Amino acid sequence: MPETPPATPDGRAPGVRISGLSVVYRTPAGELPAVSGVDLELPPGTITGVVGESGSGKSTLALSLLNAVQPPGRISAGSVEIDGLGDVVALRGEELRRARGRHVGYVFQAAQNSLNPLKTVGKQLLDLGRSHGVRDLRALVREARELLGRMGLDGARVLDSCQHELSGGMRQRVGIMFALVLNAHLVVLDEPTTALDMITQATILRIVREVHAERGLTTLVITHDLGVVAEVADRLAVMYGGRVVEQGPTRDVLADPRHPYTRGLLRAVPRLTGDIGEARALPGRPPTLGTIPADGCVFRERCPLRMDACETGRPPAVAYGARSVSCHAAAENRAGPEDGGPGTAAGDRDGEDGAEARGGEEVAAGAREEQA
Ligand SMILES: Nc1ncnc2c1ncn2[C@@H]1O[C@H](COP(=O)(O)OP(=O)(O)OP(=O)(O)O)[C@@H](O)[C@H]1O
Repeated sequence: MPETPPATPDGRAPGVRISGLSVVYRTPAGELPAVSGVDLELPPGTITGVVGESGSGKSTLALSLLNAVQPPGRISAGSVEIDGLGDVVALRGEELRRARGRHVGYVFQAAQNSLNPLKTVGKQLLDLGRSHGVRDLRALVREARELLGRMGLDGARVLDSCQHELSGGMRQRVGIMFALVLNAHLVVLDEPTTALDMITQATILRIVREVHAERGLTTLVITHDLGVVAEVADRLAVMYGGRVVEQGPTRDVLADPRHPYTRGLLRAVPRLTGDIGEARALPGRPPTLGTIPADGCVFRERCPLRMDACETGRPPAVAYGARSVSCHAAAENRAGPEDGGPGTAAGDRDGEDGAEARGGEEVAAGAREEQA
């Protein structure tokens, strides 16, 4: 390890508590919310997956963990408490710069293309080290080589290479190395496997799991792919229109989805077995910033369980054991056959709901199979 980074008081993986977080972007129509009143906890040492269609606010939420939302965006409300750091929303200047990288490691979306094309990976590593005041740069290079080796790459060769000399999967691993090399204990991976072939994707996911366990990290994985969360995440948060509509242990959510959006997402996943036509795309399109309803439920336009309360009342998050679901219909226990959902919102596992349960297990099985 090059140097001891700021860590939690006891040196372990930090817990994260996101409370009432809202992020707005300035548009010609005024400031519009991309993330709205999100409450989410990342327990220390866990992998949390955030899933949702394009535009649901996943990347904006992830950037908020580093207080890195750029203009025309800004965090307009809420806090992000990270153990050992405090509320990052309140951090400024040098404190914030040091926190990024040293405390929170981040692999950006499209990391495959985020390297400087004109500099070798090794040169960029030294730049990173210098910008964070790392005194022992040799140790930093050793650590980088070791990490790359750990991920199945020839560390020395990769450090001598420029971006164009590396494949997509190699660049992704280089991105993960950069997120880990300063020994951050909180790691955010935004779409870590997008644009990779299945085999490379499975390798990257295995690496994420192994490095997470070995280093004792708290990890957040952003993805639109339920197979990815099924494969790596202990906990799952489903986002729609800037809100978290369902969250809980991944197994529970996939085996027994309570929110109609989660059910729709699961149904849209093609199964490994059976008729490909069984995968039913979610009808309609997700809202854009300009079309997210200001009041009521954000999902109502596409929801088979829409009712009067959804027009005006924002559904509160209701706890079902370790799960939390924001849906008037789920809260009213009225998920009926028209949605193919459970007879009760409180755990009826018969009938169609059983079919959803199988669906969730198959997503996990599918991801495992891909990895084999
Ligand atoms: N710089 C920006 N200016 C204006 N609107 C933005 C900006 N960045 C994001 N948005 C809008 O904020 C909303 C959330 O975007 P975000 O990228 O966080 O979603 P996402 O779920 O990560 O989507 P994707 O998977 O496509 O990246 C979208 O409607 C998007 O168009």
